[in-house]
Amino acid sequence: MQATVRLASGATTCATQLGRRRRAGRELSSAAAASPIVHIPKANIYRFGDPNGAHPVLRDVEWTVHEGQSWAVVGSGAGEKTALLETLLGNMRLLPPPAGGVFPFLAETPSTSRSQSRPLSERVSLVSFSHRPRASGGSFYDYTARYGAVREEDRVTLRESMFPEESGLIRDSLKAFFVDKKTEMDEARERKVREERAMHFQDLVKKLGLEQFLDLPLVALSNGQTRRARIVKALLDRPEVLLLDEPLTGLDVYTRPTLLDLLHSLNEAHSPRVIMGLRTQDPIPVWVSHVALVSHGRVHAGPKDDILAKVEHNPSTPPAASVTSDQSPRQESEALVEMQDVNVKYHDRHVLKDINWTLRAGDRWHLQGANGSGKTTLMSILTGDHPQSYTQRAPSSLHLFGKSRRAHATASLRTRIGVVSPELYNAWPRARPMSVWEAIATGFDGGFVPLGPDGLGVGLSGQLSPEERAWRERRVWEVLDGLGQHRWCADDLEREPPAQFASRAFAGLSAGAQSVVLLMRALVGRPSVVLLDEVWAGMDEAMIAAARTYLRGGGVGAEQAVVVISHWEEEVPWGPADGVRRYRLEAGAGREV
Ligand SMILES: Nc1ncnc2c1ncn2[C@@H]1O[C@H](COP(=O)(O)OP(=O)(O)OP(=O)(O)O)[C@@H](O)[C@H]1O
Repeated sequence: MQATVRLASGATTCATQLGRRRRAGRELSSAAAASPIVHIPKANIYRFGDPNGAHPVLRDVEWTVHEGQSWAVVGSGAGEKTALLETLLGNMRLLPPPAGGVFPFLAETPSTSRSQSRPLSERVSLVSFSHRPRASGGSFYDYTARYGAVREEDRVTLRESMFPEESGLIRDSLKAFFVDKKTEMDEARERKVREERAMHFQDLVKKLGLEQFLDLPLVALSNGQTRRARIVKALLDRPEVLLLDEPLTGLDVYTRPTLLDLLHSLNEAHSPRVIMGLRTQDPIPVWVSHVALVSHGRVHAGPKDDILAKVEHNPSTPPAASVTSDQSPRQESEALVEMQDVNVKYHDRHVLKDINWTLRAGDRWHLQGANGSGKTTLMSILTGDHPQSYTQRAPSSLHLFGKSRRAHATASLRTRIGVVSPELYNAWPRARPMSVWEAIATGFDGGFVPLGPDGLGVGLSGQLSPEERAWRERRVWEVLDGLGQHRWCADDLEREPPAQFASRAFAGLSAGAQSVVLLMRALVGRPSVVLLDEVWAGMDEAMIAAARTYLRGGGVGAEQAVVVISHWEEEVPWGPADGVRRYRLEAGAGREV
């Protein structure tokens, strides 16, 4: 069985621990002869640009990674875990700086002739799957573009993006691999390298099940497909150390073992060495021998069983919001969404096939399905963002809130459907100064920029009545009270009252806090339908605990329908006893299971 940090103390027998410890000891003594890969003897870790006297992000860090070990960095706070991984990229400041460098082995004894010519920064790669704003300069971009006709600038296919030399886009790109020899490289050698790289590419693409998507435009790939593609792209650059932050996030249950097996074999071959960042709730693969557990500003590093046995993982969670409501779904309550034989096709790709699904007030659904099975597409039909939501003709039909989808303006649907999704998170306009209050309040009208006095929006008519304004203001305070920073910040000194948190700059918050604020935005208008797609991504454990308590305790009411999209059953805030139903998509076809 795979371990998780939470299960650790009770789940391991003494006999197993002894065996593992001996094994770890043996590994260490043989590995100790060589220089370590990573070596941080004892240092505080700061962000670059922090003023003198600032608190370190991590203190007294002692961490050494030897050849032959398999490490996972496990963190309860997304920020801290990522900070440790970023340190390995040279993006954080170590005080005192380690004498031999953080990567003594890579720095001192390059393992191949090619690596001698490569800067250290190219020999270590980080692929992060915890939320990250896209490289759009922080401006909003239209993430719904993927659902329609693909624009010319978005036409680059997966193959062209990952392997331009094969697709003929960039004939010379290989030369980048031989910076110092580019003019001397003879044709035969170039051909051989090209062939090797092509084989490596084909092998990786096959192992990660991406063959059939190679000629699709990048924007058309599902989240899980994109994540797998990013791993292939990183591996093609042949780093010597590959850091993968939350590689399991967003991956379906079928793909997880395949990816973990691949990472295991790569790490065994040291090509590259793989260090994974995992959330505390993620299972730790059996082949991981060592863990660096990052918690409350400290790093506990060592053999996996020792760390899991030693560390009582018990984040102090502040008191939960005392909201109550009737959660029991009503029988045959109002139908909010009715889909009959709904179809979505792109040329010959039939992505959704004859979907029949009704959402009623009070329903709690878990929408399931493998990567690429059509979950996001189904949600975009439901929100009206998908152009094919308009074009369902008899016998197909799509009714929202009692009327045909064509009878609704998309703007009015946005006020009735609250959404949290990775696409929305990534597209959020962070370049624009926006306070937490303003970000939350955009949820009333479903827009992305603050409108109207106090950012409370302008409603569909363009002006709010005094009653509507007062209700909106009250609702912002309610969600701030239920989900504000004081609900999940464990540090007494840093905890802020709702008013102070409300005035913070949204873009300056940690990734997890931004996710919580976007959840508040989805809930603030009490929309009839709430769609929670990968809602916990980026949040730390205390945030997740606070949000679950809030959602279960009345954050959504009996008159609202909720759809949770997740590959993990345990991520759904409601269980079978609460009447949760499951709708599963398999290759585009759907059924209740
Ligand atoms: N514009 C398009 N053209 C062709 N195929 C597309 C287009 N948009 C999406 N697809 C395909 O539709 C399928 C469903 O994608 P969707 O994003 O809905 O999957 P998903 O179930 O949400 O996956 P994940 O769990 O990975 O997020 C995928 O195979 C995707 O490649």
